[in-house]
This record gives sequence, C-alpha cells and structure tokens, in this order.
Amino acid sequence: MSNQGDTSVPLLAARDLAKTHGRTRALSGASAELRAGEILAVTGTSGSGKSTLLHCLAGIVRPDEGTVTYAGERLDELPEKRLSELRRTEFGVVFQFGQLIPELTALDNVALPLLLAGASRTDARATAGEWLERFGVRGQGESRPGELSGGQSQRVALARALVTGPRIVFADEPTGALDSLASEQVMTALVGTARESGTAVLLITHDAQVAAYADREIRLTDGTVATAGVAA
Ligand SMILES: Nc1ncnc2c1ncn2[C@@H]1O[C@H](COP(=O)(O)OP(=O)(O)OP(=O)(O)O)[C@@H](O)[C@H]1O
Repeated sequence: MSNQGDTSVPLLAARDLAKTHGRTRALSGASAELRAGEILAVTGTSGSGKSTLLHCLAGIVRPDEGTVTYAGERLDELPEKRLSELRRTEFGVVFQFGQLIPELTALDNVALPLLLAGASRTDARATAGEWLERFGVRGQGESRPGELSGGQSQRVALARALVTGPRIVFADEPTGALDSLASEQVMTALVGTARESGTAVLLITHDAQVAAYADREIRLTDGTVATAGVAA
C-alpha cells in the first residue's frame, strides 16, 4: 500500500512511542505526524527526547512500544534489510556535524549515495556537481571535509542528503554549530530545495529563528509531545 500523492494521509506517523536507553526514559507516549512536503520543526529542552524521536521516525532505532508508519508500512516491524533500503532510497539524514566521510572529497561524498544506488561513477559525479552548485559549494568540490567551514560542510551534507531525491529529510540540529549568517544560508538552501522538490523535512532545532522556517512546530517535554501548532 502506498499513499504517494495523497496529502490527506500522513506520510509518516508515530503513535505512543516509548523508548528507554538504559535507565533513562527518552520517550514516553510520543505521537507525531509528518505530511508529504511538510516542514515540521521539533523543539524542546535538552534531553527532552528530540533525537530519539527522530531516530525512531527514521528507522534508525526501534521503539520499545508504539508504532511508526511510513507510507502504509510499519517501520517498527520491518526487517533490517528493508529498513536500510528505505533509509538509502527514501530518507535523507543530516546531523549537526561530523557526517561527511573525511577521506573523500566533497564531490565524492555527494556522489556516494548515487554510486550505492547503482549509478556509474561518471553520472554520479556529474549529478553530485549539480547539487554542489545548487547549494553554492561547487568551488569546494575537490576539498576534503576538514578543509571546509562549518556552513560549507552542512551545505555539502544537505546536498548528499537530497541527491537521491528522498521523500523525507531528517535534520538533527543542522545549524547547531553555525553562526547566524551561515545558519540562515543553510536553512534557505534546505527549505528552498525541499519546497521545490516536495520533500518533507523533520527538523530538530533549539533555535526559534530556525523553527520559524517550518510550516508547523511540535514541542517535546520529558519524552512526550507537549504542544502542536503553526510556527510563528
Ligand atoms: N544511547 C543512549 N544511551 C543512554 N542514554 C541516552 C542515549 N541516547 C539518549 N539518551 C538519553 O535519553 C534522553 C533523551 O535524549 P535525546 O538525545 O533524545 O534528547 P534531545 O532532546 O535530542 O537532547 P539534546 O537537545 O541535548 O540533543 C536524555 O536523557 C539522554 O541522556
């Protein structure tokens, strides 16, 4: 079953998630929905469970209780092989830092998901170059991650997350290590591309200015979704 194109049904839905790490209860009864093409900000104090929620929604971590449904499939019940296929083909992920492979150039970092999807090296590098261009970092294509500024790294990471045309990008504090100008550039690039391609974005942030880019905001408190509404 697929709900592709049907915006009345959430693309991704979590119901009553619970997750404990050791003795720490990170999520307790958290529910959230993401619609196709929607940009959703997840806010909340440190330790409120934001990253754990993102990991459960992206199929990186299995919840102890509750359900995660993506386009009609129960992610929490899928075998690891199908989950990793979904993560590779339908989801893109961006973290705060440290996600690029240090030994590869920026261009090869962006080309990698295409190579894994079966593209030839020439095609993958050509498409990767177009995505670097789109994010304003074409000139850094031959640089290695250690030679890039924080903002440049995040733009390369976004290009890598979006290059395969995912339906959802999960971004965990993508601007958390950036100054306000770099943060604005990264958010403008992310939101502009997501809107253009109809990609949904689940965005964790501490920053109200970043959350303001979203269509809607949910706030986590002690592992539960406390409020839901439209971002200011
Ligand atoms: N792998 C882990 N092992 C042990 N405890 C963990 C682990 N991951 C998260 N926790 C704990 O679970 C709780 C929720 O963590 P989580 O990272 O989801 O919160 P967060 O809202 O994203 O926090 P932050 O804003 O600081 O990143 C915290 O108390 C955290 O210390």
